[in-house]
Amino acid sequence: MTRAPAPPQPEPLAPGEALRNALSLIRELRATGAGRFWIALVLLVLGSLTEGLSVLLLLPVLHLLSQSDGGLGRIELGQHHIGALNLPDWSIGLPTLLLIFVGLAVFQMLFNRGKSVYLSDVLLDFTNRQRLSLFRALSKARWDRVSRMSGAELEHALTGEIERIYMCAFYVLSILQAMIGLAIYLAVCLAISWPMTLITLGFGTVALLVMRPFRRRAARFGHRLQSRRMEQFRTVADFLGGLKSARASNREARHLDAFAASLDQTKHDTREFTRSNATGSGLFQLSLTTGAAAFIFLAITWAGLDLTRIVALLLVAMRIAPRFLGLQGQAQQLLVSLPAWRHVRTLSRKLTAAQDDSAGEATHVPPLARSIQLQDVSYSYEDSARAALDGLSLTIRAGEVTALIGASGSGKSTVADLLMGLIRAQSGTLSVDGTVLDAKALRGWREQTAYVAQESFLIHGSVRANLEGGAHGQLADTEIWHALEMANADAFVRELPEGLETRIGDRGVLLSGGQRQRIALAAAFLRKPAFLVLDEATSALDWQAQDCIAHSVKRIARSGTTVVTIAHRPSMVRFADHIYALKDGRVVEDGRGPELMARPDGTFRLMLQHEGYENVVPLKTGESH
Ligand SMILES: Nc1ncnc2c1ncn2[C@@H]1O[C@H](COP(=O)(O)OP(=O)(O)OP(=O)(O)O)[C@@H](O)[C@H]1O
Repeated sequence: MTRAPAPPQPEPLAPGEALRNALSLIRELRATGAGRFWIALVLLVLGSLTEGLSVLLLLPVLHLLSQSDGGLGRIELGQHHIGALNLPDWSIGLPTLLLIFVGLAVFQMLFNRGKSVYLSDVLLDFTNRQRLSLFRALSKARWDRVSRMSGAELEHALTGEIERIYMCAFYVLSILQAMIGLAIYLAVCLAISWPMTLITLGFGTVALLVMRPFRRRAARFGHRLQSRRMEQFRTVADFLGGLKSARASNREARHLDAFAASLDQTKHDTREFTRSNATGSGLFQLSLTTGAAAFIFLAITWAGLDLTRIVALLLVAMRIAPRFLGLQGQAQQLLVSLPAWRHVRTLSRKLTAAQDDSAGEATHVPPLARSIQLQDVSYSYEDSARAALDGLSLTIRAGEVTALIGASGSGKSTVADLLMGLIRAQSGTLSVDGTVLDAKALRGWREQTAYVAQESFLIHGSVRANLEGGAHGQLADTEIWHALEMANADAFVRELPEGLETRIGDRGVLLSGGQRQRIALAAAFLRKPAFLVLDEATSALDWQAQDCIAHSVKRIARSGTTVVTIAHRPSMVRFADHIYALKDGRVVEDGRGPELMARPDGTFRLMLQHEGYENVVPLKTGESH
């Protein structure tokens, strides 16, 4: 079982980097929509400020009860001054007060419900935006880069990590809300007594500074958690990808052990973090309680405040302390999930930087009429010392079947990728009907191409859904059956329990390899492309089925589809109109079948001889084996 190289792991987030990442997240949140970030923030702040409002209203009620002789008297507040704050002179009856109390609770409930829904909408839109932008970047990135990336890493980024980004955004908003709330309460505190405000601020700041080691620990834990999750994703992907061969040689236990070990490590790390988190919160709470005690002591002995002010200050302090506590807790939680944001952002940037220059607006390419030409092309894969193609030229004539043959690694698939415009040669040109295709035209060109590979991709759906997936518009049953017949698939589809409506399992797992290939071929035929590439597309079929498909391919070519077939078996090559033999990225032989058969040591002749076709001349149109 092969394992894609693990992407290099970044370092845990340093404080400066964490701040930069949090700021970039805020920028992205703001970009979610006109003012929605600010509305969400205002709602959060209002929600937190009105949290205790109805409870606070109980104070005058209690005051009223203590003043009255048990009847429904009026509460007389009179004119009060708390520092620079002037409370209005008003009186209110108990029933009104209780009604206001209930009314406030109802308002609060409705407000909180609306706030939660709005916040969830903003966060979901933000996460979906990130998901779509990553998806878009992935679909527009150069094929040679994407094909080298680890599928598990991409899957992890698009699913698991995006969920954690939701939490990142939530914690960032919570921190901002706590900071704004804190500023408002400090302003109130300031109106009552500025020395006590400074003391409160000092206590809180010192407590936050003292807690720095706990935040660093959270950052380290977040980093470890990120690596472990990635590891688990890869283990599961490897296990599922190679399930059959693993089970065939009793190697599933190894995957299980690796998975269990990773889960154990995650559990161990999480327990450590929870312990550290709880210790941190406990210490923080303790320091705030000590601070409150010192606060009262100083307020009475040093600042000499009267009781009304002390009570007012304490009420405000009771709202300030949880905010400091919340800031610490939210910062820790943010640091745990922030590596997911960093990873998705880095990945998105990497993919955007590797954007295919044909990814923009497409230029229309007129339907293929005469030929596709590669002229003197050279191509080297990234980090590869050897050129995959080296000054190669060839011409694919429209309406013909052209075969590419050659030893493994000679460059056949690379030629196919160039012909389809999936990759661009470092030098040389690709032209269609004499026009050299630039980046924009390459995209337009791909409107006319279709590709069937050895490992065909089928969706988890019915045969019909798989066939209709690649076609333009609705298909009539007669058309579908005709394509199935051409792909030599009609007989087995008829025998399926529900015919066309039979579900074929995840990636067509309920079909045999050869049946999967034939469904993929039928789907390609239905698409009616101008240019069709078959890259070992019938490798899982027996020779009779291959011969049958060879004739269909020939018919398709005659009806206007230009076909390139790549195969190691003669049955999918010998019917071709023109054959190119490749070696080390160059064309070493080309011509019509009979011409090549006449060359005693030619690649084509050797290929046919090796497979027992020694005395068989290449097929002419309409011939069968
Ligand atoms: N994604 C890649 N990254 C690096 N090198 C690659 C990549 N794909 C192919 N190569 C190299 O390029 C050369 C040509 O490969 P290519 O797949 O075109 O050969 P091929 O003739 O189609 O082989 P096969 O018959 O085995 O499919 C080989 O040396 C191969 O190792």
